[in-house]
Amino acid sequence: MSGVSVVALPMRTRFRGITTRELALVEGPAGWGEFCPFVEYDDAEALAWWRCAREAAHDGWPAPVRERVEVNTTVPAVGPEDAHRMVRASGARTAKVKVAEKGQDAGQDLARVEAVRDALGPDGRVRVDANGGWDVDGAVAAITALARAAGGLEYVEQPCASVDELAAVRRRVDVPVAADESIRRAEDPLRVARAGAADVAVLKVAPLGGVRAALRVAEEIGLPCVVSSAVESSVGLAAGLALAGALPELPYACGLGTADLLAGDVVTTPLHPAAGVLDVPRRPPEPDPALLARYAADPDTRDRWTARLARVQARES
Ligand SMILES: O=C(O)CCC(=O)c1ccccc1C(=O)O
Ligand SMILES: [Mg+2]
Repeated sequence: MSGVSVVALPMRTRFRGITTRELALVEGPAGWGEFCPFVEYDDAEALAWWRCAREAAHDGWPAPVRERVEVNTTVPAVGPEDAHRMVRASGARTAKVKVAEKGQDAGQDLARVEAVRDALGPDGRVRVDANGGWDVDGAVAAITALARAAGGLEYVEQPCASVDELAAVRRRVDVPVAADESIRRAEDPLRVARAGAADVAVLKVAPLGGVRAALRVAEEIGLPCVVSSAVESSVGLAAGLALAGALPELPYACGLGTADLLAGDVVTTPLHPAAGVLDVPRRPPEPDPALLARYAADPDTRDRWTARLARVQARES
């Protein structure tokens, strides 16, 4: 593995509490890989993210079964006017709306979801993601109100934190339940399926350890899958697209349109969806040296990431 480039990419709006996305890029014989565990994750949790980067850089990806993937636009916990504008600008026919954001109230969620429905029109699909922010009773009440405000919801992603709570919510609402954190942060990603806790599995390629590892989870979990990003640069998003391209079935739009959330990227042609569609790449795109220089992390950040990467790599051998 030759050089490591650490960048700090500016974001257009705050998302998951961050306005800058830090990540490391590594080059290997098969191309470039992205190592981008969230800053608060420990080394044990970061290991799968390294395996994903190493697969891209060293092994390459399995052949895809489709050439294009439909994607959703992702609406952060912004006000209704911004939400409306973002959905219109995206050209997507499916929108995922963040709800249950800390410090916000139910009225803000309802107004955001109503604005998104207005922007999409009656044929669009609206899904919401609570990131585990509700308890069971709160989820049932919120989902019922949001489904009414949205004129129907495609699914609700991770309404509560635990698998048992997801199962309880799923028994009490008509809206399908999707599991995200209960798969990508779980000791046992298959428990959601055994517990009858989800209708849909959200798969993120980096926390699951790469395209091949995520394909195995998809096969074993036996649920329809949605591939979603971790707000990677276009190098990391390409790995998610490789997974979406290789899944035997892909019945939903994928959450891989998140290059639109970045105000800067590392490649000259970032993976911005056109009319809600992205092409499946055969290999990762090449970062542009001028962009790596423009978004290079400050020395402290760079040293933190190179040390973290070295520690995580050392866990493998
Ligand atoms: O799925 C999408 O539409 C975009 C990706 C996304 O929402 C996300 C991105 C980074 C971290 C967590 C999440 C999430 O799905 O909760
Ligand atoms: Mg989610």
